[in-house]
Amino acid sequence: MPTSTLFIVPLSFPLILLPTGRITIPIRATVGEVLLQLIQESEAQPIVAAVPIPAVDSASLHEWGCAARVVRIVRPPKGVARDGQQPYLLTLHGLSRIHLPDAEGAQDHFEDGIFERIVEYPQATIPPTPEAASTFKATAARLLDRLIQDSASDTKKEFYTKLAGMVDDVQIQRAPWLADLLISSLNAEYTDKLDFLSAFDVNDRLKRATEMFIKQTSISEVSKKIAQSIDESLSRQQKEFFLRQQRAAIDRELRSIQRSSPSQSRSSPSDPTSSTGSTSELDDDEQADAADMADIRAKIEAMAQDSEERKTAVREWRRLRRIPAGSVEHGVIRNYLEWLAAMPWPASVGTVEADRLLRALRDREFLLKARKQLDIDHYGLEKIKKRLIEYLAVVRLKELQAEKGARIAQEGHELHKTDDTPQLDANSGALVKLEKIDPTSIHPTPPRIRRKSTKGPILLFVGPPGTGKTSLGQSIARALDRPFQRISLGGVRDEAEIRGHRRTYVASSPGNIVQALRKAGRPDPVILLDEIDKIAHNNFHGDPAAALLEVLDPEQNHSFHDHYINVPVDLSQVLFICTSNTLETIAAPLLDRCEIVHLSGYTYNEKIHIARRFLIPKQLQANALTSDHLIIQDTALLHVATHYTREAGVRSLERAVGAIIRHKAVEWAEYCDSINADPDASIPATTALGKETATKIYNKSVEKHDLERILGIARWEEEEREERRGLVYGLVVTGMGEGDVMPVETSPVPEGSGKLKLTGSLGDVIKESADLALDWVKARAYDLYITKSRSQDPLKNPDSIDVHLHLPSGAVKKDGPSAGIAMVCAFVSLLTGACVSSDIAMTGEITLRGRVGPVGGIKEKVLGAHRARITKVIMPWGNRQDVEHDVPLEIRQQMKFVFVRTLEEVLEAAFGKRVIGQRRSDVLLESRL
Ligand SMILES: Nc1ncnc2c1ncn2[C@@H]1O[C@H](COP(=O)(O)OP(=O)(O)OP(=O)(O)O)[C@@H](O)[C@H]1O
Repeated sequence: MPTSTLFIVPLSFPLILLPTGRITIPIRATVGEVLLQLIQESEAQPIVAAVPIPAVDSASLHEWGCAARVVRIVRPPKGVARDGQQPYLLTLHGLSRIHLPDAEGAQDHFEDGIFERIVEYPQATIPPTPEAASTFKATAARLLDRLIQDSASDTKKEFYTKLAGMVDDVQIQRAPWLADLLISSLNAEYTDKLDFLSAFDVNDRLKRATEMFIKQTSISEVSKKIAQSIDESLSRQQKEFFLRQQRAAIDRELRSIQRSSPSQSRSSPSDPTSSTGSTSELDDDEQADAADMADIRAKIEAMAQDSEERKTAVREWRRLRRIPAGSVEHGVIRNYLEWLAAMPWPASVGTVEADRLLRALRDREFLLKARKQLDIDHYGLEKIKKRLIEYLAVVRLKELQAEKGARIAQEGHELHKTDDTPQLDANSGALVKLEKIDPTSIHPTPPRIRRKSTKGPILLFVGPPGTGKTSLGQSIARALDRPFQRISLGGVRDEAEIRGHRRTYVASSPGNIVQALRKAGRPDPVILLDEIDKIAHNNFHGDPAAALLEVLDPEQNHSFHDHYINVPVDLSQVLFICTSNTLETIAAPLLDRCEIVHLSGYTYNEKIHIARRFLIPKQLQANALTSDHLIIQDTALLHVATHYTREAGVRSLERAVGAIIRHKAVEWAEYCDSINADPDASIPATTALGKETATKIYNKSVEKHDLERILGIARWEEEEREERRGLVYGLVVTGMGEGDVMPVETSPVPEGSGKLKLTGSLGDVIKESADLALDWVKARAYDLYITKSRSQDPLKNPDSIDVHLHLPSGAVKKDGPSAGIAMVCAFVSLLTGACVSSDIAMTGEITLRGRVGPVGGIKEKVLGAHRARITKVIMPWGNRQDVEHDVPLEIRQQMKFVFVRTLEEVLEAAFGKRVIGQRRSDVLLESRL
């Protein structure tokens, strides 16, 4: 047997090199340097013996190894290898098997890394038999086939195909060589490979290779089977899920059939579902769940193709299917999908449905019916109703125009699908265009042409509480036959209340705009934004007012962004109506988008009518009585309006009426009990049913004198307005938008220095008005006979005093210029001693020249004065129009209005002709230039 002395390179566990194989291993620097030296010394590439160490803890080398050519040694970069720790890389190419006669004895040198040994080259004497070679080829081919089928990557597939080709072509003598090549290229167990290395006999080698191939094939078949069975079990679960759903749907159908024909179901005891007896809806968990999911799915499928909402819903639906049912994430996604599916997406409204939505508007009697509806719901408010009819007419025109536009676009789309080639008409012989629809261009669901947004004006009802702002909104919705939703914005501080929370928050939900839209169930409801003046502005919770701006802006609201829904929501078809008590706290940009409709309040007469026609019937019904049980006399109603409720609207009146009716309900019930009668019966007469057996009597008429017994002592007793020196009554509009009378009190403070003291929570403007008024009076003191010479100061002569001006209700902030003329009169009264009648009230702004300028809130102020039983109102000449247009005729007939241009005219109207002296000759004549 040939021998040779070779350097031994030990291969640490589990490395192995077979003939034909190639390996790269790290080696110590010392070993590397020895081998490099060897390369330099020898002419050809040196040969070494790569011998495996058979186990991790083995102290000896394996008996068999592989003679290998040194292909390459890589030295690490210089700086890195300074300490000699960094390994060199050695690449070897396996040539032939070698036998180590004294493998055991090598262990002394083992640690040094490299050493020389005598190795033997065993020679095979018998050539490979054809049988061994053909079995080898067959098993190799089978294994390679399997590997080609199973491998996922293309490069691997290519590699195995190449090997398979070699197996096909190999000759018998070369079969052992191919066995080496295949075993070193394929995955196999280390021990098997080690065993294979020792097989120097070629037939033995082929046999062992065959065994290894069979083993590998069965391993790969088994793993494939396992993978398949896992797949099958998964799809079985899915199958089970679908079957369960189907079963739930079938059960549901059967139950609904049974419910609709109970007699039939009772007569079929063989039916398994009927034998279950009474099923509670609480037992239906799984089925209800499946039904919900089916419902969501159907809604998603009904969404418009290519719409943003559909894409998002489909994506989330797929995510939902991947997530286990019990998980938190599952709940979150499902909740989101429920919201998404329940939203009325404008693009998803079908043509039939859209047609239904527009039915009310197409009605030729729409405006007539709308007017009727407004009259049914509200008394009076003529001007407002007229304005609303105009508004509804515009909404109708715009909607119908938008619908027509959409229809034309749809027809255009249809036409697009027709064949355009002119055809020969058989009868006339002329070229005509046949409207032939190309079947290939038909969509499964034709894209819906969206109605353009209508961008109608946004109404803003402004007025005191209880004047019917909310109920007018409801009437509009009824007239348009659309759902009505009310969103109360009072105290909304957090932007999230408008825009919703992001889905990442625990228990997040959409904002109230989206909630209202979902509740409405239609893309075009009437949404009433109540009390927009009470919404908070920029704070650390965001800016709700800014979010509202986006909602109301027709340019932006076709793609409103709600944080939760996270898909643009089209609000362009929603009719927004806002209400507010005052305009002062509404941001200018918000006001800019609205069309303001003022509701100022009702006269007593109107209130009595409203109570008779609306409030009493409503309260009677609410308290289970009828008009047979109760009559509230007009005098009593008026007394309630004047003495128990003093408000611009009718809300407190409604409450008081409710209290009266409830009181009478108790009386009626007690009476019925006492005579053993049915409380449901009506009583025929207005007088008491004074039966002898009855312990109580019942009087169905409510008179003025009954009120104290029912409602307690009146809150507003007869006004104790006084006629006093220095006291004058002005007119104001409160923060609630109500008009009222406000006393302007002045009094002299002795031992003063001619100063003005102001109290009563006054703002800057009203303080300036007071200064202006006093300065005017001081300047005119001589003309008004207050002082004896022009140079005298009325506050220092004859005595030196201060003047104190106070506006009562000190806790309420007051501001504005309209108390100017009342202050002038109060100062004149104080300094002259003349009094202004307590039946007179006044309002008007003054200038330093003594002119009287117009003021706002005339209707409210006049109504407030009327409520306070003022008989004469002094107001600026510039406000005549307002009185004529806004103040009801009955009030104009009951009160006297004096319109003034100058303060001299004010004094004459307030104190009476010539009560306040005027030194005529000295009156300043105004320039007429
Ligand atoms: N002109 C009217 N005719 C009939 N009923 C009326 C009229 N005005 C108000 N009402 C009734 O008064 C009650 C209060 O009205 P509503 O709630 O609309 O007031 P509001 O102006 O919205 O008040 P707030 O500013 O407090 O919201 C309702 O029951 C309403 O029907």
